[in-house]
Amino acid sequence: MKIKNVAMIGMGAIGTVYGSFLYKRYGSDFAVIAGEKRNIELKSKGITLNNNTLYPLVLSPDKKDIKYDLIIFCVKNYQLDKAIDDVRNFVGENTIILTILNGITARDRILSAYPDNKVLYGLSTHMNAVRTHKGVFSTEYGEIQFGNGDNTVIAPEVQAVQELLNEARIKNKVFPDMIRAMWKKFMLNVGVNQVTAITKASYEKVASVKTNLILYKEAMMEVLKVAQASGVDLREKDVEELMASITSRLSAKEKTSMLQDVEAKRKTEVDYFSGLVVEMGKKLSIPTPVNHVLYCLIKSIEELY
Ligand SMILES: NC(=O)C1=CN([C@@H]2O[C@H](COP(=O)(O)OP(=O)(O)OC[C@H]3O[C@@H](n4cnc5c(N)ncnc54)[C@H](OP(=O)(O)O)[C@@H]3O)[C@@H](O)[C@H]2O)C=CC1
Ligand SMILES: CC(C)(CO)C(=O)C(=O)O
Repeated sequence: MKIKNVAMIGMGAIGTVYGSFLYKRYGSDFAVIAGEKRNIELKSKGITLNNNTLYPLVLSPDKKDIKYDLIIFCVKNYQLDKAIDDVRNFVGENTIILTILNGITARDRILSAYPDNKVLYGLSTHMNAVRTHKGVFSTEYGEIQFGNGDNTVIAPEVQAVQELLNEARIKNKVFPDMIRAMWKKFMLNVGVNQVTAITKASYEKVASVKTNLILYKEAMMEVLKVAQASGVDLREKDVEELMASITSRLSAKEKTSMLQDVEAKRKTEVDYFSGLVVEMGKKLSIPTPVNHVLYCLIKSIEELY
């Protein structure tokens, strides 16, 4: 199985980074799917990474004569339903779909819309993309971790995506247990993204303010309990590892995507972080007071924009 063409939806921070790599390798076999205003803007302004502007092919969702071997989702969680509809004309029977959204629900939401396709789990880690009105700036392009839930035997679709990412020079990794990898990243985001969205702390501040660290750990411990009660292989030592690595993950001055959203007065993904933890906690009878407070605070911040 060889992927010959690839499309992407969502040319924001991470979409611009990975889209630039894919365009440089695949040229006109790489397309961006975007409708209406976004389509016009992308055609006229292109995508800009670190002051370098590229003009990939931009296709409107109503175009009907081309199918893609791989479609990658890079929108925010609250934009996913519309994006799922917008790619419909480009999905053929052999199309592989990859999501690199944060959170743990995007892959299953896509799969329920495209039940006959291979829909892979995925995430992007160690990425420090910042979206500004002059384009996206990034010094660390991170790594895409992806695959089926169980990759102890690598499936042909996973191998094909890995070959494509390698050819485009996008760092990537396939974990044997992708569900564990997704939840581990989710646990990190529930801790650090939410706490920084409220305290406005850059990475150096998260690590140096003791009370930040307390909240960060307590929010993650609630994820751990919910995960374990759901049969997911997360461990207390994962919490310890994430706590220890927070200072070394990204450079000191950088900010989480949720803090960037709050600073730009954009809607956040809180419903898919603490919102989901609280909802799952209720179903499993696991108390999640820290996430409840984080949820209410972030919702309040959004309402007060
Ligand atoms: N930023 C980061 O460093 C990281 C982000 N992530 C995760 O990756 C995902 C994407 O984040 P990020 O790149 O920061 O988000 P952004 O908000 O920067 O980008 C999302 C992009 O998708 C576009 N979009 C939304 N809906 C559609 C649609 N229907 N058709 C075409 N384009 C659409 C948006 O356009 P518009 O602006 O017009 O709405 C925007 O350009 C999130 O789940 C995030 O949590 C993961 C790791 C790191
Ligand atoms: C891991 C981290 C914090 C940076 O890649 C992230 O996922 C985000 O900012 O959303």
